[in-house]
Amino acid sequence: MIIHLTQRPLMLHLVPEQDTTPPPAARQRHRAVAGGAIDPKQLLASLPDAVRKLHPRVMVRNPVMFVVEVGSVLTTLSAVLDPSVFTWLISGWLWLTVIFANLAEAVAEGRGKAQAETLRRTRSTIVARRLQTWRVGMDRRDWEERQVPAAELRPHDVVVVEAGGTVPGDGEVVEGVAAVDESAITGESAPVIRESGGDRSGVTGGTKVLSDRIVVRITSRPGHTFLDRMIALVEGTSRQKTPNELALNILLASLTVIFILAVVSLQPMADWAGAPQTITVLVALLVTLIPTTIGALLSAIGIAGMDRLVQRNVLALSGRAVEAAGDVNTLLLDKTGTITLGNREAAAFVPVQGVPHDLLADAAQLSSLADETPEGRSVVVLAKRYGIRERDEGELAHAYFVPFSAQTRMSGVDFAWGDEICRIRKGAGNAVVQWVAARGGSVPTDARWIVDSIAAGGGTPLLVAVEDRDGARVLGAIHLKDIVKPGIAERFAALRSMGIKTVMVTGDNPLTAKAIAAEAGVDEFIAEATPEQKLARIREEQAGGNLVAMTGDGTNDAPALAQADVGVAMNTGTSAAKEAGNMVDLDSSPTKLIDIVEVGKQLLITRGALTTFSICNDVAKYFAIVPAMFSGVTGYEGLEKLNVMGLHSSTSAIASAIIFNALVIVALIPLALRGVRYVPSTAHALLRRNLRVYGLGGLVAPFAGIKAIDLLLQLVPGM
Ligand SMILES: Nc1ncnc2c1ncn2[C@@H]1O[C@H](COP(=O)(O)OP(=O)(O)OP(=O)(O)O)[C@@H](O)[C@H]1O
Ligand SMILES: [K+]
Ligand SMILES: [Mg+2]
Repeated sequence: MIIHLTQRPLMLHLVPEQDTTPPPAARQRHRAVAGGAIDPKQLLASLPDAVRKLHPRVMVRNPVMFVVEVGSVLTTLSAVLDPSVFTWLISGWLWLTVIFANLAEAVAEGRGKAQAETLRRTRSTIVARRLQTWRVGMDRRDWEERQVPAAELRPHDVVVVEAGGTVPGDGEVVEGVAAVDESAITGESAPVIRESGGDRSGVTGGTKVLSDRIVVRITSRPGHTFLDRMIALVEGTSRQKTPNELALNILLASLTVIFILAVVSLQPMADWAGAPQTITVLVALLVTLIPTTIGALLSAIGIAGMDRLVQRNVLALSGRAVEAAGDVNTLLLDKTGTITLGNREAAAFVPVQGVPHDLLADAAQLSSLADETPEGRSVVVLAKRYGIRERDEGELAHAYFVPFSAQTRMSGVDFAWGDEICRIRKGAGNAVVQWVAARGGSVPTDARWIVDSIAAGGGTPLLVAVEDRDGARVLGAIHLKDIVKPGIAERFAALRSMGIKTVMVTGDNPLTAKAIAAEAGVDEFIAEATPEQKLARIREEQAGGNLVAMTGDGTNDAPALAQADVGVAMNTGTSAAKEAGNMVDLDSSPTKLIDIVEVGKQLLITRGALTTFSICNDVAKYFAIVPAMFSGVTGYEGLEKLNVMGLHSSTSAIASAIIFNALVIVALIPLALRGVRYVPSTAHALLRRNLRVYGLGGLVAPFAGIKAIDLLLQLVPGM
């Protein structure tokens, strides 16, 4: 057992902690990329990618646009065999239709590329100082240091990082405490504290250590670091279709098949009527009928949704979670580190009657010597102020340390001298009371009063007890202080107005929980919750038909984060929490769910609105193409009535419909990327509004658009 009494340097306490509002630097970054408008340069830059995506292997993933591509090939062939202005015009615009669809996706992906490039540069330059061998001397243990490229680090490797150095990989701080600049990852310029033990032990590769020295045990495999995942995410390479997206794709593919059958069976009819149609016209008819608008924009909408989350400093590792976020109705949060700053420190020793201060301080310190949690270290620091001296290793040779666990809620030490044994424990009030009672000891009446008064003020009381030849007894309490993150109550109120219930689940005692719950303004709280109970509460909510989000930072939150529909891990948290959740909030803001829900809703609404628009605007094109196909055919004069737009000629009518069909995709790229604005309202009102705007708009727009294009095409000779 190494006893390493790291004293927290005082300057660290002056470093500002994360606030719930993003700092100016991060906000600026958001603004820089968040603007919905795309500039033409972006379109141009994405053009090569759009052309590359024409490869059938890529296209086949999008059935609707794949059909258009096959149509483009067919019409090009017939244009070669039977050249005319009309056939070349149609085949040219069909290719453009496919390219525009690819362009939408390429532009959506391109937005993350620059960010990915910066992240790559960070990653490639890191050299790790790996601790290789563990030489065990007489009474000394030592590591040998070797420099290796960060990309070679494996899980369980141990590295050292000193002030000025870059953390070479994701891992846990196993020794020391440091101020870390995480701006490369979070865009946040204020440094944060990373320390061994508690819930702030996780460090991320690519961040910079500003002060002191930490020893880090690597937890990520090469190529699977947080930075790697972030790069894949902003580039969209790891993106998988969500269940909703798949369902919509199947619907679009089915519609496409139906229209292919309809168009194919049209030919014998037309033959019989004495008006056989060319391949070019049949393909043109098919392309206008199938839902090309949504087929072209669907993937871009999904990528843009993930991108909007990145802009709000949330890394969503699953698109399904983003969609689920749109419908969340319960949010569970843990207390320490999520609702509070998580900087729980010993503020005072409060002995029971008859016990001197320094006896309590000494016992508290002894029980904390090997307690690597921030709470434990802060007890050691406080004890020094009571004049308690440090123990050296020789004095502690017979000590057996009992580490803290969320199950026992206690930590401590056992000493043995010959046949005499002395045990010291500190921990949650009822855990220690039970421990004393089990040893036949008594709990003085003022112990309960001390514990309750600390808790009622929102502090966390830890009782300290000993067992020696005089029996087991409580000595007093340690007052741990933590602070509720600023501005949190208003944001919980905002969640309430969105119809989301907030529940705080904490391992802390009911009185402390009640005080913090009242201050933070959560709707409900559960105290003395074990990891299993956190998990059970989520299952219960889910069984009741609720979609549950969980926000947490600790290893004890990991099971709950994994079970929740939306599991948001704080970036300040442990790597276990970050692995378990499906989103990581780089700002570590407990109310980030507000943004996540907005983005989720916006994603669903945008997809719905553009699907409506797509299907409605195909109907109108029908009025342009069908009369054109049968114009001048005896027996079908009635169809001429459908030519309500009074289009110039049948060729120009068909070409206008195809050109309009292609242009509508380009016109809607900005909307697909920006997303339809989300105004909080009922699902019913939203649906009505969307049908009005996008349904009616979809019906009317083609009439005006096709007519305008037709007027221009009249001027082209040969049309
Ligand atoms: N180092 C420690 N030694 C002894 N007891 C501790 C120590 N740290 C915490 N405790 C006690 O154990 C209880 C449970 O701690 P745990 O970390 O499981 O939950 P928590 O962090 O308080 O709550 P949350 O789940 O909201 O983060 C604490 O409320 C405290 O009373
Ligand atoms: K179409
Ligand atoms: Mg916790």
